Amino acid sequence: MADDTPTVFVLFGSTGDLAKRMVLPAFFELAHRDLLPARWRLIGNGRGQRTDDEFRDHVKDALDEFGTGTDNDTWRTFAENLRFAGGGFTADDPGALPDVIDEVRNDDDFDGDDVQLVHYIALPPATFTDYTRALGEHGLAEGSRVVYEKPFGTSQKAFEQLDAAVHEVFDEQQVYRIDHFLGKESTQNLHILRFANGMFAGLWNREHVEQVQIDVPETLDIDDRAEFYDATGAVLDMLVTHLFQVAAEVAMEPPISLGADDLQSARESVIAAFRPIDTDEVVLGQYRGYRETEGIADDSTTDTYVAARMWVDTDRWRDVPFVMRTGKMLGASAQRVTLVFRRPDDGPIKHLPANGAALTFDLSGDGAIDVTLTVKKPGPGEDLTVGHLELPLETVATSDGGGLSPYSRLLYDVLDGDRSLFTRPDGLAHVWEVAAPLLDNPPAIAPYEAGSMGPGAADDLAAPVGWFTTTS
Ligand SMILES: NC(=O)C1=CN([C@@H]2O[C@H](COP(=O)(O)OP(=O)(O)OC[C@H]3O[C@@H](n4cnc5c(N)ncnc54)[C@H](OP(=O)(O)O)[C@@H]3O)[C@@H](O)[C@H]2O)C=CC1
Ligand SMILES: O=C1O[C@H](COP(=O)(O)O)[C@@H](O)[C@H](O)[C@H]1O
Repeated sequence: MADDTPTVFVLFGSTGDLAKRMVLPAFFELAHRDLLPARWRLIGNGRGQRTDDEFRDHVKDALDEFGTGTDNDTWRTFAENLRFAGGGFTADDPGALPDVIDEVRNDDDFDGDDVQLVHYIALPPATFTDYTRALGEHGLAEGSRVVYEKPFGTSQKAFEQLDAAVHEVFDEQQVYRIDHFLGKESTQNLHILRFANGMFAGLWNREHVEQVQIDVPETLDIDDRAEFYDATGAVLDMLVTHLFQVAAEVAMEPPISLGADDLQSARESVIAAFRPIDTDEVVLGQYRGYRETEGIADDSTTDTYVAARMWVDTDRWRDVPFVMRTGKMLGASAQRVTLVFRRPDDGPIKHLPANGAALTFDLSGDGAIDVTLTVKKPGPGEDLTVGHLELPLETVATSDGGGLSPYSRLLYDVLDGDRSLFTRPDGLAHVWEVAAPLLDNPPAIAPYEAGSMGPGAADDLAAPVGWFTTTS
């Protein structure tokens, strides 16, 4: 652990879905990998009352179901560091939290030393402002770090209001807005591979790249969070959040360094160059059967699919389409970012196969990088074929335990005070400007069959490349 300051981590929403699926398992993974500060406590917060032991049981169940299990020595030490502070937390009534924090500060092993407070707001978004104000009101903001779950705003206006409320209480340097796609190993390789390998850095521009694709089809349904999904839809859930941030990772100009501020600044500032979306270049869809899902209105017009073509108005990317697609209940799952390279204009080979040169980042799981190349077909003659060089990132030698899941990586960075993989308000302000034409005036929703790859109209957006796969 780079920063070993004793740390008190307050998990608001500790009884909720995200906490059990992601945050608690991620925290445990850091403990298991010995990546937490030597002295730490995690205080779960909630509106109800639980004893510390009841909370420990809750965490144990979460780790057994969604983490790596608790049948190990890590769990025994981990459990001792868990506390619960119930009774909610509002500006008027802070419940038990301040007292529990004081008790922890005075524990023998903290011994009154300064502690780093980290607040993780894993609560429904409508509560973000109230909890922020309550942190200020009860003197828990000063010197602390605060992590906000997504979405950080759902429209330009909602974003501006939340941003103002947050900055009334916190300095920007204290704020960590999560977008877990930025914590994926392969997403980080978008800048590492590019800037560490001159051969790729030289290709990263309009002269060599014909099209950029960010393609995240999902076979997943929305049954277990119908209410959330119906109020959100694919544009807000995925496009203007994860896919835009990944697009910014591709599009960014070289930062001055890979230091936290420089990297964050390069990624977030290029969003200002994204051209506001033209709704003629967007296809929205909804799978047949969506409205029959329990909790979804019979006449719901929520988008479960979006494909969009976007443009980045910088000298590097002018006229290169950035094509994005994501949706639920599709025929395949993938998380691919592909730079499809132009064919050589002149040269001795006149008949090159389509899409014969590309660089693909597979963001799913442990991640992988795939280089598509046109090569000679083995055998007589000089026929050409397309082959792939694949580098699964799990096979890259490590001496310290390998990749971290995105939430673990981002939590580690919060504990380490590194904001490079978190979003910034200037970037988010531009996100809402770019998205405004689509949010204000969405095109009609096209139905699609579950198990298909979405509305056929979206294929035109990706022409002439088509939706790229590394198996074609
Ligand atoms: N779930 C997921 O897969 C993902 C969630 N997120 C984001 O994470 C955050 C949390 O999501 P999730 O865990 O699903 O949410 P939940 O609906 O499970 O809520 C989390 C906890 O917040 C408390 N809570 C609920 N409503 C209120 C309220 N009105 N006022 C105060 N506290 C309340 C409850 O705890 P108690 O009753 O103990 O007070 C609840 O257990 C959201 O911002 C969501 O957008 C992001 C990505 C994925
Ligand atoms: O934030 C979200 O991301 C998931 C996809 O993320 P991953 O963990 O599978 O990489 C998406 O399914 C979900 O709708 C969205 O809310």
